[in-house]
Amino acid sequence: MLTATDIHLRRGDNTVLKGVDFHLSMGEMIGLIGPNGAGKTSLLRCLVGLERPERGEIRLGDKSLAHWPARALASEIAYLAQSAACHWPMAVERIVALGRLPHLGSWQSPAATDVAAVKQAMAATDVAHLRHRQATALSGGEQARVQLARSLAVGARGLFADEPVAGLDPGHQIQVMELLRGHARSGHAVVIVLHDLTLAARYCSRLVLMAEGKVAAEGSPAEVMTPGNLAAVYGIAARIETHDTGLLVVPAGLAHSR
Ligand SMILES: Nc1ncnc2c1ncn2[C@@H]1O[C@H](COP(=O)(O)OP(=O)(O)OP(=O)(O)O)[C@@H](O)[C@H]1O
Repeated sequence: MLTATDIHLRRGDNTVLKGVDFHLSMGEMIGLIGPNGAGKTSLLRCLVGLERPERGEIRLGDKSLAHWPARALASEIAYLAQSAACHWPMAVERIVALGRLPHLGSWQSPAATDVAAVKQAMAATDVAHLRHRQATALSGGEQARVQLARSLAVGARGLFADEPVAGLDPGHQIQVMELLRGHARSGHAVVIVLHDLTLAARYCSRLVLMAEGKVAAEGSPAEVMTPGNLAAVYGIAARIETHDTGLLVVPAGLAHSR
């Protein structure tokens, strides 16, 4: 679905991406992991067309990302920004309905398909009971689920979400991860930035581990989630246990070399 080759990006005085290659196929759920400042958000912003790399190319389908008209791109790719709080005092239902804007012409009223997509996204993220509440008056975790509902309501082929489970309680974290995995398995492509290594290993079909603006490792969770990789990139000593639910990553302390 999407291929990025040799991406270099400068932000301010820093070169924050230094030759990143990335590919995403339909049906995949890729977990983008790595320490603070590794370049995960910068890469995600490039992949959705919000940053223009200095060098390298990103292709969506058979066209360079730069050649996609904005409206067509907005219905192909849904983006959920990091810490996406709700800033407008609007009802939850209206915020989720903003996800349908790429499908509507100027002054066009929502069709039955738009109403159904909004309803389905609210049910999937467990915010249907909040639909008449003002979004600014919700808790942080509730707001995060409303913003996820907005990005699901787009009905895009690709969903790119920056830390969608940050601030959620364990039950809602699992619910959102299962929802996103189901979304990928139903033929969509999903990329999520995560700091919870156990959730990343359990739910993602492939992991991309970033460090200092480069890809340090990529592959299946078992290939990437090794004590050596975690020590090299995060500076932690970690135990990796295999359970019937997947890998359990237990950070046991800082690596001795720190
Ligand atoms: N607007 C900016 N101007 C200059 N440098 C920036 C800007 N935004 C981010 N950076 C730098 O780019 C690098 C990568 O940042 P990025 O937000 O992509 O990291 P990240 O891996 O998503 O981190 P985190 O896990 O903390 O969210 C960091 O060194 C950061 O300081």
